[in-house]
Amino acid sequence: MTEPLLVADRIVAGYEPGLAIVKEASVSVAGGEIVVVLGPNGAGKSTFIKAIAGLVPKFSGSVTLAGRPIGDTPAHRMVAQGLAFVPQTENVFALMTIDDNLKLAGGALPGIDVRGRIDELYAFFPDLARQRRLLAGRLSGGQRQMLAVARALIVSPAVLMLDEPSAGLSPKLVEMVFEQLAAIRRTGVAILLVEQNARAALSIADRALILVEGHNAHEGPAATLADDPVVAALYLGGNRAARPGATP
Ligand SMILES: Nc1ncnc2c1ncn2[C@@H]1O[C@H](COP(=O)(O)OP(=O)(O)OP(=O)(O)O)[C@@H](O)[C@H]1O
Repeated sequence: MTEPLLVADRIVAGYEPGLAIVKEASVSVAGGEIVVVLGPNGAGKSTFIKAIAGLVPKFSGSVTLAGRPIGDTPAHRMVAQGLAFVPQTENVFALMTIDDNLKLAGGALPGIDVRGRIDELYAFFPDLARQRRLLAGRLSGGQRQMLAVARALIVSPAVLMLDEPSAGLSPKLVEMVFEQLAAIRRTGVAILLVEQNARAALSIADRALILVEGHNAHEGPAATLADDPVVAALYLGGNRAARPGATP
C-alpha cells in the first residue's frame, strides 16, 4: 500500500473537558486515495474530522502529515501545513461573487499566484467559470458545494477533508459532487470525508471506516464493507451494494 500522508492515531476529543465524544478513533489517508468515515447519527463522525482539522479540542492522540506532527496546529494554520477543510454549512460567502469567493480564499496563503490558480480551477469546474460573476447565494446546492471545494483547493492542499459534502443535495447532485471528488483524487490529493450517504460514498471511496460510539467499529476496503452483510444490515440500510456482475 502507498505510504499514508495523513495519519490520525487514537484520537480522543470532545467539546468539554472530561467529556470525550471521540474515543480512540484512528484513520489514515494516502495521496490519491479517498477514505470515508461512516456510522450512525451521533457516532462522533463530524467531531472526529473537526478534531483532526484542529476545530475541536483533542484530549489525546496524534495527527501527522507526511510524518510531521500537526496535532497542535491551530485550525487557521492548517492550510499552511497542507490540510484544507470544507465545513458542512456556511462554506461560501453568499453575498460575494464566485470569483470574489475564490480570490478571498486565495488570500489565506501569501505567495501563491491566486489568479493563475483560479484559472486552473475554472478549467476543472467549468460550471463555476461560466457563472463567475454570479453571487454565490444564487447557486444551486450542488454548485455551491463545488464552490466550497474549489475554495479549499485554491491553496493546492495535500489533504482535502470534507464534512458531509452531500448533505441536503438531490441524488443527481450527490452524484455530481462525488464524481468531482473522484476527479480531484486523480490529481493525487488525499481525500477524507464524513458522510451520511453511505452507499454513494462507498461507490467512490477506496477505504471506509465505520465509527460507532466514538471508536473504530469496522474498517477496510470500501467494496468489502459494502458487500459485508453484517455491515450492510447495521449501517447501510440493509441491502448489499449493487455491483456489476454481483448475484442479486
Ligand atoms: N458544538 C457541540 N457542542 C457540544 N456537543 C456537541 C457539539 N456538536 C456535536 N456535539 C455532540 O457530539 C455528539 C456527536 O456529534 P457528531 O455531530 O460528531 O456526530 P455525527 O456522527 O457526525 O452525527 P450525524 O451523522 O448525525 O451528523 C452528539 O452527541 C452531539 O450532540
